[in-house]
Amino acid sequence: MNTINSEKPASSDKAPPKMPGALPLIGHMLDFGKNPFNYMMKLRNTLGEIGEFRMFHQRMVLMTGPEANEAFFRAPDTQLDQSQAYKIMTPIFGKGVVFDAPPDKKDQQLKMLMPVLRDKPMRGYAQIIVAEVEQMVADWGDSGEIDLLEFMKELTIYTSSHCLLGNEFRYELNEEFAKIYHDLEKGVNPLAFVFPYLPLPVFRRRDKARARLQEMVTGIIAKRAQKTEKSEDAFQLLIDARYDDGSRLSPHEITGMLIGTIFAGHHTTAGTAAWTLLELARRPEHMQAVLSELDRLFGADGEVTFRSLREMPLLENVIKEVLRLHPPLIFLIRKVMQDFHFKDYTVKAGKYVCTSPRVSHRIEEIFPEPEKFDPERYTEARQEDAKPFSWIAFGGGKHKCTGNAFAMLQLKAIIAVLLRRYTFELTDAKDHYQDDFTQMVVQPVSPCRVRYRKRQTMCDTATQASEAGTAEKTPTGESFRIVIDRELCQGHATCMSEAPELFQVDDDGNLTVLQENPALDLLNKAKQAEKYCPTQAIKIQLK
Ligand code: HEM
Repeated sequence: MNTINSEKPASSDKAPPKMPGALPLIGHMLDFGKNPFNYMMKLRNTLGEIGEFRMFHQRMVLMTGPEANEAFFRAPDTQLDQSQAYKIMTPIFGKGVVFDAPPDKKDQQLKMLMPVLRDKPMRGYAQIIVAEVEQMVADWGDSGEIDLLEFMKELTIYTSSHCLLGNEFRYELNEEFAKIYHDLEKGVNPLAFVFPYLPLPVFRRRDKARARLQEMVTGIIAKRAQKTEKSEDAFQLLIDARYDDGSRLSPHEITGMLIGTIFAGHHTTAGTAAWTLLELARRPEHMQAVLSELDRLFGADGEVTFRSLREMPLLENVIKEVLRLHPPLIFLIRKVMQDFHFKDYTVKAGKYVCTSPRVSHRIEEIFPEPEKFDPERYTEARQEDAKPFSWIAFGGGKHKCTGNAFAMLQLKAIIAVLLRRYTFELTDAKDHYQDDFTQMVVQPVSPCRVRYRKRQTMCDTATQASEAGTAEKTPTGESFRIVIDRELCQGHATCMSEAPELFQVDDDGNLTVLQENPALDLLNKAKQAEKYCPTQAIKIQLK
């Protein structure tokens, strides 16, 4: 018998086991509210893969582990309804848009987002993201301190608004959009579950912002209709999209789908990007491995391109491991519309079921030593995530994150551009950097400060070497010197290297060799730099 077929009546009709310790009226609210992750972990350790708890009068059933996750994600919408969990977003996304639309319309709208967040447009997005990161760090100088989370939040709103909303919003309407977005974000308030349109200033500002955004979207649709040249952003793809009956999306729907997509991807991506740098900064050996991968790739190509972003297995595994340990969505909820069966248990209609990526990612039998940061888990040899529905940071089944490829592209581009230019160190003790479970989207606790320092370029290294006046020997015994034409050199990143690891020049100009075969490495790096230097500022002189 298939024990995880949610539609098949189970052999027994047992209710899921209940968590002890419910208080009158509020149930387990206090424990859960204190730290939802700890509470869910406790539930799994006490009751196993399925167990019930209570939030006020509402009965919730937590399901964790691959089999329970599979039953959760594979259940049809008519049985486990996702929309109820997102009701709080209706005033922002709009009535009749995505989670507020009838099931068939919702499916069609979500389907329209697929080509927007995958396939062809990704090449263009890669260029935009790289340019946005470069612009953000353009005035960073040689070293400094930043709040990493704040930086990532600002950066990812630029990248996603640029890729999804397009040039008009990014360049002409940027300031107004920032204000609108701020008012919409403030409108995401738990009160909206119960009284979404209460006449509170925060809800009034939210509704005004939504109306103004739709006005702007309508204006741009009209302007674009006059142009012969077509834009290539998500906005345009939605303008051109059609329902099955051939009708178009209305400006109200386009506005809701665009802002919904930006909301879905903003804090999730910003938090993950911040955690990726924090985890690497905590672990020099992993940082070094990622830097080597980046240097190997960009030594051959120079630019962070769509193609090079697809060739980063190590960085990709690091990000997967970050998402295993710090999934920004720690629980996903559905309302039970028809009785739902899992193994011997039946969850009655009217209850809620939820699953937890964060708890599921810490199951010892699937991910040995679950608290250990170990990107090797995902290599060919180990494939610890191979069991379906074991690694679920992006959800699973029909409602799996539509933006996962876009998110990965964005994360890799951000980390690659930053690490090619800068190294990062934590300013506080390692255990200061924790997850903040008070937020709906879990991110590192604020403030989240790091110190950055510019990485030396080949040009810097070579300048030091030539200033030190020291000639090195090639493997065949000739002396060589690297010469930089300072007028030509513009400090491009194409010749980036971890040169300080190779040799150091002290205050008196003495060169100390730090590696076993330094001349060969230096010569190879210098040759690369000579080849790829866009202004031909680097020359190797053989003597
Ligand atoms: C690290 C970044 C991200 C994570 C961890 C993440 C995670 C998730 C998860 C767990 C779900 C499933 C929710 C559920 O089952 O109730 C989801 C859905 C979704 N995500 Fe993401 N997401 C990320 C980034 C993005 C981005 C960048 C976008 C778009 C630009 C996006 C768009 C969506 C959409 C449209 C859905 C709804 C899919 C559906 O219901 O059919 N996400 N995401």
